[in-house]
Amino acid sequence: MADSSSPPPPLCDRISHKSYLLRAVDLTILGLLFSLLLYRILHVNQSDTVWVVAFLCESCFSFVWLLITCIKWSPADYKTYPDRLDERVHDLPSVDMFVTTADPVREPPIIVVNTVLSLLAVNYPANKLACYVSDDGCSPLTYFSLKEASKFAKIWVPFCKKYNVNVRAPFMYFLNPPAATEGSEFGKDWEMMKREYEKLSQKLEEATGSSHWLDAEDDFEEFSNTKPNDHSTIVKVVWENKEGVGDEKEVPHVVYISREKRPNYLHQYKAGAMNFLVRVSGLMTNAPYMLNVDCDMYANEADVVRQAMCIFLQQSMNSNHCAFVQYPQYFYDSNVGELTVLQLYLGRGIAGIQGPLYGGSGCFHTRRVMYGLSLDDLEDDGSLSSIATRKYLAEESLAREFGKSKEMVKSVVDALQRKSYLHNTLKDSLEAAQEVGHCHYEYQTSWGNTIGWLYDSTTEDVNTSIGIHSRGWTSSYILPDPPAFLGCMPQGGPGTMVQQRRWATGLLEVLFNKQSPLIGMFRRKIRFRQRLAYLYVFSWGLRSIPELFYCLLPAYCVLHNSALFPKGVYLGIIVTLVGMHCLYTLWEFMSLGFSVQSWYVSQSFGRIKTTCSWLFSIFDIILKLLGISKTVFIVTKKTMPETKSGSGSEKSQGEVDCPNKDSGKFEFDGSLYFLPGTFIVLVNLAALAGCSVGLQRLSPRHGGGGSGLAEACGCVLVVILFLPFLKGMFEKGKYGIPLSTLSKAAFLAVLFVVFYVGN
Ligand SMILES: O=c1ccn([C@@H]2O[C@H](COP(=O)(O)OP(=O)(O)O[C@H]3O[C@H](CO)[C@@H](O)[C@H](O)[C@H]3O)[C@@H](O)[C@H]2O)c(=O)[nH]1
Ligand SMILES: [Mn+2]
Repeated sequence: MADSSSPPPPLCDRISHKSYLLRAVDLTILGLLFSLLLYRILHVNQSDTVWVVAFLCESCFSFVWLLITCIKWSPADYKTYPDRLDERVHDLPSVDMFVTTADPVREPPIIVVNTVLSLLAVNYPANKLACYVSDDGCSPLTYFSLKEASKFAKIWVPFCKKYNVNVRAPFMYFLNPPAATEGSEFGKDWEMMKREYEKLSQKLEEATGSSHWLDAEDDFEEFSNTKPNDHSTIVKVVWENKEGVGDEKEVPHVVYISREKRPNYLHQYKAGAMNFLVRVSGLMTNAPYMLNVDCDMYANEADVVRQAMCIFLQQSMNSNHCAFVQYPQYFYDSNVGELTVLQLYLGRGIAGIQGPLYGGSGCFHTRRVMYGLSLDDLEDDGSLSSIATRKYLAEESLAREFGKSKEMVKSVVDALQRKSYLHNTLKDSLEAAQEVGHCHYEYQTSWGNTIGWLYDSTTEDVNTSIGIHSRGWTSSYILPDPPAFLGCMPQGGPGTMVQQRRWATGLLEVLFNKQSPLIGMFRRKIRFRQRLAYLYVFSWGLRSIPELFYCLLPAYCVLHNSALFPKGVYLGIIVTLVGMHCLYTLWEFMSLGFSVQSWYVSQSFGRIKTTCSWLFSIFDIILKLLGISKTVFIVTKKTMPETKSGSGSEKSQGEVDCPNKDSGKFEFDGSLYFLPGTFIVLVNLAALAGCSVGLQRLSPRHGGGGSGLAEACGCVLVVILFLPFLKGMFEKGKYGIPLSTLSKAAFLAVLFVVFYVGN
């Protein structure tokens, strides 16, 4: 029995997932890699450049594995107890929720609206929440949709809370009819809600086609004569929860904002939008915590905010200060086993060091930390130290760093001192909000440099993340089941290639900017292994070069009749390495319930994205470093969840379906992305063909022996990994490789065989 003096039960527990067996496996693989390198060094005299190239590639792979081993050493995450929150905390803190959208065509408003509705309906007092939607597309349609959605929210939110609905994004909720409810009160309400939701989507669909509603209302006046890249700031209070007391029928504030845009002016993509969101919300509600989601990432769990608060409020009771709480990103539209495995095994590993990296969506931030505070600036009780007070709260430095708006400066002071906001109505701040949305507002301030979301990378998320960890803060990872947020991944090959290239380029941008984990070794307060974790992520793009070479080496050796792999018993090193790595990764997949097929798809896609998409990030970064071109953020296309045929009504709410019917098929287009892959397949096929008809060079050039079965097996393995390309050569339409790509690749393959191998 608990006696009265014992401390209350915690709001969260840190769970360690340390495993000696997995450490042993990681180390064994590392040991095998090092013995391979050693073998190459000892036998280097007998061979030619192939040996050296293979050695260099394998050194890169070993280094990457060393990083992985360090990262995975002590995995951990948090388990939260939201049920204990109410008895422990009487006045929950406010949370400002940010949704970003940029293009009403690639990001259909119905998707944005579903995300917004899921946030408005979370289990949290409505008077403590505000939802801000930033629209970089300056689309009246998005604004119109939000207006309609906030009307619908007035019945949707009470319905969700009354029946404790799990999934509060209507498009997902209504996919599966509830089991046997006919005639009951719930059944009737359910039918009514479904009808109302259908009306809403119908309305939005009709509005997409025509724009008669635009002229009908004065409310849309600000959108007339605007272009997405040329317009003034628009700030509109869509719905204000006046005098809210936090009861179940209330709907939180909804605010639409679109910052000023002018052609030829650098708008910093999503990071710029986020900073405007921080400023406007600072002026209007100034909540101490901020949730940030992409427009497609709806809340799939009603307790998301409460779970995050368990971490923040528990931690504020001890000295371990957490700057942000990150949920992993899962997807409703495709079976992306790879990302799930990566986020679980690697993500939890990083979470066990200094905390997870901020991933751009599904993350709760602390406003004060976003305003540039370091861990050292706080006293034990969380208040500003006297040095920090002098440093941050001097009037003139505040205006210099945060911009000239007096209201903004005041709100920053309040936030830094943890004072609650005092505004009467949201509309009072409209004028100030306009001011902080000007293109020039950030000019010569610290926004994007040390304050807010940081610029200078298209992956503003990890760029901002390393900035926070470098100031000594920790972060926390929660992986609830069912997943907290669900979004969508680009469908098909070309969209994925563009996204992967943007990521790889953005990561390289951080590797070479002032935040790089390679610099400031003693100056910054980031932990050593955390640095290694960032290094691992930032160097994704660089891995394309050794991987590309390694995919060509077996073919080269077969045609050239030279040895790539060790001979005799030493071949065992390679065989064990490949075998162990396959079993290990397969186990990772199967332990999370994925199939062998999805493991294969991920291994195959892993090679394809590295050699075909990440490769281009190298060109991007070179052009950027030379000052020739700037990197761009191309928004991915979002798609609605599909209605299942013959939906199994036994499916529990919140269980997610993966309706990616063509998951085995890869899509192609005429872009250059698919050239390297096609080239790799052709060269390896040529080698296998040459080998089977005895075309290769007859005597090995050096004493080390010619190619053999191992090299031929290498070619077969490469072809298996690039199987989607082989299939694509015989397919038509979007599943086929265009003739232009095929002929270019064939030309290059012939050059490779004739010149490289012939000499
Ligand atoms: O100029 C822009 C460009 C994008 N976005 C928004 O940024 C979000 C992410 O864009 P998306 O096309 O979905 O990119 P993803 O690659 O899926 O996003 C991941 O990677 C990005 C960094 O590359 C992060 O910003 C995201 O949060 C993270 O989910 C979306 O809500 C967009 O509306 C803007 O607000 N303004
Ligand atoms: Mn996205």
